[in-house]
Amino acid sequence: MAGQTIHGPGRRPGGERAPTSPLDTAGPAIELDHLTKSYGKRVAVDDLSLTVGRGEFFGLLGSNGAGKSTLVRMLCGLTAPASGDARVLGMSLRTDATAISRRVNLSPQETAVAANLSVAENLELVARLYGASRAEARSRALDVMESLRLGDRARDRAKSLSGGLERRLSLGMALITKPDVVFLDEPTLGLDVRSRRDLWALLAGLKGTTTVVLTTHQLEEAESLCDRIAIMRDGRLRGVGAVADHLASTGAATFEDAFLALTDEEAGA
Ligand SMILES: Nc1ncnc2c1ncn2[C@@H]1O[C@H](COP(=O)(O)OP(=O)(O)OP(=O)(O)O)[C@@H](O)[C@H]1O
Repeated sequence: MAGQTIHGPGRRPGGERAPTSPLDTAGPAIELDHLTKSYGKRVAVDDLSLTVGRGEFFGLLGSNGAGKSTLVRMLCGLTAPASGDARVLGMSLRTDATAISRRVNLSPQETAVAANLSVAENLELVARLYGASRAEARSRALDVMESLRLGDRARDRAKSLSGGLERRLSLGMALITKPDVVFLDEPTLGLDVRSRRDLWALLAGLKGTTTVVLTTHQLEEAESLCDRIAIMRDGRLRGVGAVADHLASTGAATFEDAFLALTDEEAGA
């Protein structure tokens, strides 16, 4: 998935979220309904229907070019579907894309931190862009730095951070907007084993509180974090379920074998 920038939806009074529809606090986090997107003749996302529950940690896996990035871009309201629809927090991508973009956030593969700003300034800047007052932004930054164990680096410029700490900051910049759904794109790419495990532990802490859609090529990462995993190939859904479901449906002994079976060119064609 290509790197993307965190998008700011503009100011909201007090920086607080306001329910936008009666469905807002109930029902699934995401419901795809025959969602389709093409680029010219190439169908990048092909007739996807699936549901992600509130608070679910949901994995999105697939070979290169499977359509994961395109799907995430649509669900963030960054690009419009060609046909079908999805409801995110009860709101339609077709009619409420702007409202959706205020309630979700994306932690991109290539971190979007400002190298010359400090850790605290990066966090406060994002909170302010999302409409928080100066005091609220400061308070949220303190909370995020504490939960992501960045407090002792608050005044350090982002460019002085190690890869692992920069990834944590990037995650913090997504979480500081208090999104109801957060999309994480390869959050531990390029990290050493210890930093990766460290970040996994922090990500596991989101379980049940925030709906997370994790895109990754690291099968172990999806296995260890995700409640359910969707596996895509050529824009199509090849399987969705817990790791045990994928093992059962393919008869494979390992998740890697199950993934290979489900993404095989012949399978599901
Ligand atoms: N802006 C675009 N213009 C034309 N084709 C595109 C565009 N974006 C994506 N595609 C094509 O759509 C298909 C799906 O691409 P997408 O980036 O969504 O896949 P992905 O699963 O995120 O891949 P990767 O794992 O390699 O990042 C690919 O065939 C890709 O070449």
